[in-house]
Amino acid sequence: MNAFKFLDEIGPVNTNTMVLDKALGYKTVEDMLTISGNYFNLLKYGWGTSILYDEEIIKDKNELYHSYNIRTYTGGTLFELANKQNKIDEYFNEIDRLGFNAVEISDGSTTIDSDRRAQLINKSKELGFYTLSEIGKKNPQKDSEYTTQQRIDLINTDIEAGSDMVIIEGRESGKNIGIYDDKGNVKKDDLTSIYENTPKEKVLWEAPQKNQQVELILTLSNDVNLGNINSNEIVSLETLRRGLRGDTLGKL
Ligand SMILES: O=C(O)[C@H](CS(=O)(=O)O)OP(=O)(O)O
Repeated sequence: MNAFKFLDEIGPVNTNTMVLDKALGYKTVEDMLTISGNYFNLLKYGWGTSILYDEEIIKDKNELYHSYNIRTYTGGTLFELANKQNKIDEYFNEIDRLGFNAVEISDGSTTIDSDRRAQLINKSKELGFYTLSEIGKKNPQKDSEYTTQQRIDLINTDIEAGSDMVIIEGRESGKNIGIYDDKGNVKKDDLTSIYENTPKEKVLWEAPQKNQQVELILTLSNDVNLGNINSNEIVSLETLRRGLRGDTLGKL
């Protein structure tokens, strides 16, 4: 039983929280899950990091994450690399063999036309993977060329194509990209336009910085889907969601 349960007025929040695994060892994951495994449900092995690990470590970590009902997938960058090299079938076989149960379809660093994107979402679904897709470009200049309306249209198109969850790119930095200005502040008008014109349960906002998590929780709600959470800050985020930290206490 949790300590101080009598003070937890809000309790567990039914939501999606995606954590970034940049290079966590098996024992670190084991330890991390003991303390925070109940507070997230999606885990991304960042960008191409998976290529640098022994496959047995990946299989073991995937099993461990799944034992806490946490879905695992590789960064969109690795998927884009496979697509660029025309090795999508090999990519799907490999992630299946290694025990990943989710996929991220993105075109943040490369170009994928809309038909191909829809086909890839379909294929991922047909193969039985929980399918996330991501909107946005990693290069801030290119990303800024999207209008808010275009982002809204892209989100809704992906959902129509079968995407289970659409991620709004925020990168690991959370600056000068998507809904964030160059200081990492939330561009509120963009945020609310996207929120009001897309299904909230299917949109996940990458929000690596605490100020962004607070702003999204206070502006949208404490069950807003959030991602690119640092593995050291999972419990901290959960306290924000439950009003157990000054930033949100009494404001939810
Ligand atoms: O993991 C990735 O491939 C990247 C990480 S970042 O944008 O370089 O921080 O994120 P993704 O959202 O999967 O494209």
